[in-house]
Amino acid sequence: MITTLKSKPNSHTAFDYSPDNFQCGALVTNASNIIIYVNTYFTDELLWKPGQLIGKNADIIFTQSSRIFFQSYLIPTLLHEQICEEMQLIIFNAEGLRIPITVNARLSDDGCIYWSFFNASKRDQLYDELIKTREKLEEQAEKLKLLASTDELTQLLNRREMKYRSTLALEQATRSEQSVGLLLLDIDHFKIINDSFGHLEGDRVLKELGHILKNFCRQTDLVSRFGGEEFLILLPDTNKSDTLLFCNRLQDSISQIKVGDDVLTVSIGVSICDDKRQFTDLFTQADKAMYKAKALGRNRTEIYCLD
Ligand SMILES: Nc1nc2c(ncn2[C@@H]2O[C@H](COP(=O)(O)OP(=O)(O)OP(=O)(O)O)[C@@H](O)[C@H]2O)c(=O)[nH]1
Repeated sequence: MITTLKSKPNSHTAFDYSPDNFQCGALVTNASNIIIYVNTYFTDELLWKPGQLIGKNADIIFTQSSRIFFQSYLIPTLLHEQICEEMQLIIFNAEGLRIPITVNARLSDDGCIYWSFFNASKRDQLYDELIKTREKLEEQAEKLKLLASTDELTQLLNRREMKYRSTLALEQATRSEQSVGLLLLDIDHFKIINDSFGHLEGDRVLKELGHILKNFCRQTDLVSRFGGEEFLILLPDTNKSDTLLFCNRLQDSISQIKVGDDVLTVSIGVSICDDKRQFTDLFTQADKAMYKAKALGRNRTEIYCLD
C-alpha cells in the first residue's frame, strides 16, 4: 500500500511528499506483475485513466520489443537481484505515442515491485543530434580530405597526394616484385597558348587534358597534375614495352584537344622501375627523359636510360 507522508516541520509550512509531486512516473506491481498503483504522472503526463492501468498486467504499457525485454530480462533480473537500474525502454502513452524512458525498479520484501519511469525523450533527441552532428563532421572531413588531395582545376590528384600514393605504390611493387612505369607529361608551348588565347583558354586546355588522362587510365593508375602544365602518371605492374604503347596511344588521344587551328601536343618522359627505388629517384629520371623529349623536338616520348 502506498502511503503519503505529510509532515509539518513548523506551523507555517506544510510539506507534501506524495509521489504525485515528482516529475516522474511511479508505478507498483504485485507478484503477478499486475499494476496496483500509478501516480498522477501517468494520468497528467501520459494521459492514461487510472482504470485503464490498475488491475492490468504491467506489460500493456510497453511497446512490443520493450515488452519482450520486460518479460525475459527485467522481471527475471529483479527476482534474482532485487534491483534493476537505468534500463532503456519504450512505453506508450494513452494515445499510442511512443515515449523513451529510463526505468529503475526495486523488488520489495512484500513481493511488490516499485518502478520509477523517467521520460528520456530529450536524451534520445540529444543522441539523434549527436549522431547527425557526427555524420555531418564525417562528411565535412571527407570533403576536406578530397580538397586537400586533389587539384581544384582538373580534379586529379595534387602534387602532395601523388608523392604520398606513389611512395606507397613503389613499396607495394617492391614487395610483389612488379615493375612500375612513371610518366612525366608536359604540355608543349603552353606559354604560347596562354599568350595567344588567354589564361581562360589555357585553363580550359588543362581541364580537358585532365579529363582525357582520367578516362584513359585504369582505376589502379595514379594520375596527377604535378605542377602548372605538368602531369605525372604512375602505372603499377607495367613493363617498359607496355608503358611505351600506353604513351603512344595517349598522345593520339591528346591530339583530340584543339587549340586554335592546331592540336595540343605533349612531351613525355618515362622511367621504369624494376627493382627497389625511391620516388624522387624515379621522378628525376622521368624529368630528365621529358627534357630530352623537349630537346628532340617535342610531341614525343623518351624513356630514361643511363648515358
Ligand atoms: N592558364 C594557365 N596557365 C598556367 C597554369 N599554370 C602554369 N601556367 C602557365 O604555363 C606556362 C608554362 O610555360 P613554360 O614553362 O615556358 O613552358 P611551355 O611554354 O609549355 O614550353 P615548353 O614546356 O618548353 O614546351 C606559363 O606561361 C605559366 O604561366 C594554370 O593553372 N593555368
